[in-house]
Parts: sequence; structure tokens; C-alpha cells
Amino acid sequence: MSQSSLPDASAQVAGHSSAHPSSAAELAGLKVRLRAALRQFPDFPSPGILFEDILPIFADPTLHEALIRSLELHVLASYNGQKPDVVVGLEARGFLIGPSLALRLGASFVPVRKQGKLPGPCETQGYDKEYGQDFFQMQSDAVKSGQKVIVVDDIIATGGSAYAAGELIKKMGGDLLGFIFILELEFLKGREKLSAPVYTLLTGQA
Ligand SMILES: O=P(O)(O)OC[C@H]1O[C@H](OP(=O)(O)OP(=O)(O)O)[C@H](O)[C@@H]1O
Ligand SMILES: Nc1ncnc2[nH]cnc12
Repeated sequence: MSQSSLPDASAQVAGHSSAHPSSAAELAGLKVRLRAALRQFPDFPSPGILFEDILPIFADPTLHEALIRSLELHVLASYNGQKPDVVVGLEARGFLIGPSLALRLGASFVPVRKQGKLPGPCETQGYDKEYGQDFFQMQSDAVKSGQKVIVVDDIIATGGSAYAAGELIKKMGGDLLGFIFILELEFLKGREKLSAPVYTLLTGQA
């Protein structure tokens, strides 16, 4: 399932500052600014990987604010009007996006962490990613059966991380509304692994 077109959420932002992407033109401008902020580092963290560094986005408060606002608008305009109860962010860079988006949506924030970092009973799921293998965990009571959930992260590459997060949410009975990323490395076809709508602001070819 995929959802690559961008919503025109202008109807929902009456009264908001024009600093936010409330129209297709503003969203296009935001994308240009986001892309310009990205930096590429060859052979990191291992030879042959072109690492896309999203951290400069968060070093610029205006860009950071516009990013989170645009994601909020996306959620409000999507999922047939269903609002998420829970925003799940993936360690570590999903933690840069998830809590502020959750606050704006009036939703809970829940982390997915690498194995061994969370206390108490946990659900565990192994996965492959662009540069290795890992295990993700969520606390077993973090999502209640029937809660509506969105997953956020900075980048989708092979989709292994996001797939594992989706499996954990499903194990707990969560209703997965969709996945949200800043950047999609399209050539790795990660979205094909995912069974809920995928929204990305930028596509790249690291
Ligand atoms: O689609 P995939 O192939 O799974 O790759 C994407 C994942 O890889 C990166 O995280 P990483 O595992 O490097 O962890 P970090 O954020 O803790 O550095 C990125 O932030 C995504 O979570
Ligand atoms: N090329 C890449 N750059 C940054 N983060 C990534 N996660 C997986 N692949 C990545």
C-alpha cells in the first residue's frame, strides 16, 4: 500500500501563520529547504553506504518547526479522519520527530528501542536494515488493543526497521494507520515491506 501524494491541507490551517506549509506552494518550498539541509557522508557507517544526515534540519529552529507542522497537517488530512492515539518513534532519530508530533496531535508518544534498553516485559522483533541486523523492542503494555498508531522515523531505506516496528504494534493489537518519514531511499524499495500507507516528504538515492 502506498500514499505518495501530498495532501493540500490548506482548509485546516485557517488562522495559522504563513510560516507553516498551509498550501501546496508552501509545502514545495519546505521540501526544497529540507533537501538543502541534508548532508551526505560517503562510507559511513560502513564502506559503500552513502549516509544521509538529517541533523541539520533540527539545528535550524524555523525549519524544525515547519517540518513538524507539515507532518501534523499530513496526519490531520489523512487516514479518513481517524486521529492517532499513539505516535511510535524508532530509536534513535525517530525520537527527534515523534514527541513533538505527538504533542501537537494530542497523542501518546511511545518509543521503539534497540534490544536491552527498555525495562520490564517487552515484545521483541528481529530485522535486517541497510547496514546490518538488529532487534527492536517495545514495552508490552505500550500500545493497548485497538489503539490507532502511526510510526515515525527520519529515513526509510530497506524498510526493515519500520517493518519490525509494525510487527511489534500488531503483536500488541494496535491498529496501524500509517508510516511517516522525512526521506525515502526509493531504490531500496522499503515501502514494499510495509502493510500500511507510507508518507515521505523527500525521496533520495543514497
Ligand atoms: O529502512 P532501514 O534499512 O531499516 O533503515 C532505516 C533505519 O536506519 C537508521 O537507523 P539506525 O538503525 O542507523 O539507528 P540510529 O537511528 O540509532 O542511528 C534510520 O534512522 C532508520 O531507523
Ligand atoms: N543511507 C542511510 N543514511 C542514513 N540513515 C540510514 N539508515 C539506513 N540507511 C541510511
